[in-house]
Amino acid sequence: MTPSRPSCLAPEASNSVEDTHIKSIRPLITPALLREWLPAPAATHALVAASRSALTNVLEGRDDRLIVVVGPCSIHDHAQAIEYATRLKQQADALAKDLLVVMRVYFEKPRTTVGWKGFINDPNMDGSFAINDGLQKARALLLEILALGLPVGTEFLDLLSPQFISDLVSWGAIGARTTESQSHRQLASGLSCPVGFKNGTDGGVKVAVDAILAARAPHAFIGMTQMGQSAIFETTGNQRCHVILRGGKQPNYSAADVDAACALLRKAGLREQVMIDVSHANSNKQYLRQIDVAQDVASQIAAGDARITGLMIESHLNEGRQDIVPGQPLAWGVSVTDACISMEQTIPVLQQLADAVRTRRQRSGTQR
Ligand SMILES: O=C[C@H](O)[C@H](O)COP(=O)(O)O
Ligand SMILES: C=C(OP(=O)(O)O)C(=O)O
Repeated sequence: MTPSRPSCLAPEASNSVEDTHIKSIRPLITPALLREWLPAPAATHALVAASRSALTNVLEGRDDRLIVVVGPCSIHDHAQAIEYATRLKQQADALAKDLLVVMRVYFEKPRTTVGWKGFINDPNMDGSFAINDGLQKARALLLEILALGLPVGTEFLDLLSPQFISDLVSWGAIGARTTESQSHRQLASGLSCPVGFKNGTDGGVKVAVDAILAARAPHAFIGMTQMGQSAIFETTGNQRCHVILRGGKQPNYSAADVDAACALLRKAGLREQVMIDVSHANSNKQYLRQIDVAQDVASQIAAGDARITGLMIESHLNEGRQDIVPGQPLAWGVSVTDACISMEQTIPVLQQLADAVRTRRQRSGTQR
């Protein structure tokens, strides 16, 4: 389906002052072409629409479940992602009265300095940057996960890639390194799904609150159409944005941290609610700490805190992480970016969160 990679085209400049750092320019497929190759069935779009509404109901207080965005730090293999999704779907169904489970399907990795930038940028993980293949593989995977009945969440990092896949995404994240970026806030203002903004890498929550205010407003910016033409996009603003606490210089998942974040939201005139990422700086990048952090958050929920509307977990088939070593095979189901807890370790965490939601519901005297 995907044409083999053409040889590199030369840089375009006919003068000596441009393209001085451009090695090559290669053709990119258009979003419309990819969608013609891999169209979304009506039932798939119906699932995306229904899950976005369900997420909105939680974010707006009409549904007392907990949103749980759970899955690998990054996707690097189709079959492993499908095995994970199949197993997660069983848990999502079993706990659906209490948890709204969204699979974390992250294709684009923001790096602190350099490193593998994800399945879209370099699907072969060998520096060949077969981005056309990466886009096709990403879309194909999303279609297959949705066909299992599981909604999907992803980080939007590249500003043009959403055109290729955003019809298949129920929830989006803007990462800690881009929450302060005007371009990403503008992008979020035009996205059709709810969007979570991470706090900054230094732990600053105000940038995420500012991001919500920016994304709620209308914007005009330069983008790319389905047919691959540059165009001016005017947005109406996205009212379904929220903060994600991911820690910074120190963790920020405690009840006092939730109070502090909510005070900032209140001051900004925004709904007091947070999603807590139990990984990243909240786990001090010790993947097993995620289990303890989730337990602490579950206690806050069980104690009645209705401001905690979501939780994020980095989880893969198997625990830990591995380096990408050229020429060496990778272990099955182990993260190639941040270390993850295993599916076996994830299941009790999900059950504990569901218990906490039931306790919170009993405390508030409502029934589901
Ligand atoms: O979630 C993944 C990582 O924390 C993020 O992409 C940064 O990774 P790095 O510090 O290894 O580059
Ligand atoms: C990169 C991620 O997180 P953060 O932006 O919080 O570092 C992530 O969730 O994959």
